[in-house]
Amino acid sequence: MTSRIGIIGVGPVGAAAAYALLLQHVARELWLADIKLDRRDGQVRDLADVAAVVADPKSPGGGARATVRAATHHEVAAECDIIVITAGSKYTIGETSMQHLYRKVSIVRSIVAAMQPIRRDAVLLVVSNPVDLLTSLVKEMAGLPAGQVLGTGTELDGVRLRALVASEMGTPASSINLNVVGVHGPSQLATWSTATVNDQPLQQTLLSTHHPTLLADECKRRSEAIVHAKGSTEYGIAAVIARLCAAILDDTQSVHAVSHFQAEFGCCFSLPAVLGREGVVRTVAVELTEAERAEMERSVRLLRGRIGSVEGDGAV
Ligand SMILES: NC(=O)c1ccc[n+]([C@@H]2O[C@H](COP(=O)([O-])OP(=O)(O)OC[C@H]3O[C@@H](n4cnc5c(N)ncnc54)[C@H](O)[C@@H]3O)[C@@H](O)[C@H]2O)c1
Repeated sequence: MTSRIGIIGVGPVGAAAAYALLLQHVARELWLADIKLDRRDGQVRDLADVAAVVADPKSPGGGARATVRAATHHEVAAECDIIVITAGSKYTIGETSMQHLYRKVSIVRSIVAAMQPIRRDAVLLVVSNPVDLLTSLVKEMAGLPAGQVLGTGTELDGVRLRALVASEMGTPASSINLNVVGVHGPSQLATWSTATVNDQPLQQTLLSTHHPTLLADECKRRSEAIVHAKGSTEYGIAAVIARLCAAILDDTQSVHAVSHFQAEFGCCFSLPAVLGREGVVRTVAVELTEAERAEMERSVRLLRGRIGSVEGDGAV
């Protein structure tokens, strides 16, 4: 089986994703691209050492072989099974949030343009933020079937929230059925109304003793707190990238909360989806109360408005 993963943008997130993919033996080949060629080549050399250690028979896993090489955007697009987009830019002094958004949009648009033509069966995984807006734009530009373009969305938020609830309740996270859906960020929605622990409604247990809003807020604020403390947040999202890539390459048909195209809304946001070799196989219906649905739809309308404004302003 081929397993060639390309990563476009090897800053902290792209490099940590490569590291996780190597340690978990997800890909046999990693192709790295970045607009900064020195950084790309430095990351290739550093990660080639990781591949060498992993390939050593004394390492856990018994010496799985993988290679790491530098590539152009075009080579990644033409040859890789999965293309992970982690390119981004930090705020510069004096830049408004709108200017910064336009810069991020321009970066992603230039990447998709530089990649053409993209291998017809490639799956594109967008990580760069704002992930739903950028996944929507990539989906429009890539010229691939909608299911082959997805974003990391709220997968990490769901894992994080289940871990927080599990720790409050002193129960394993695996016993908790609770999703985070919608637009990744401040308006993402935790599906409290249908959440269960050990198949019992969570409402009757956790909710009587702990306020769910506090846990959901803690979940939303966690990334900001990590960035505040150390400047970037790469390990959690890297672990998520590795598991989504494994689900796709191994055709696991497992369910993940990824950002993907919703025809009814004309954009991408997170709902649970079955993942397989062709990307998103299908969306899994999620039960929401009327109030939850209204809240999610409100944030999706805002997302649509933002997509319309970056398209309309010629910023991209
Ligand atoms: N979705 C999530 O949950 C999540 C979590 C963490 C980070 N992120 C996002 O991941 C992205 C990357 O984070 P980071 O900390 O590594 O960012 P960073 O800005 O430190 O690094 C980005 C890298 O992209 C490269 N780049 C810029 N323009 C490029 C282009 N046109 N082609 C190729 N490479 C290009 C830069 O040279 C740099 O190496 C950000 O958008 C961040 O917000 C998302």
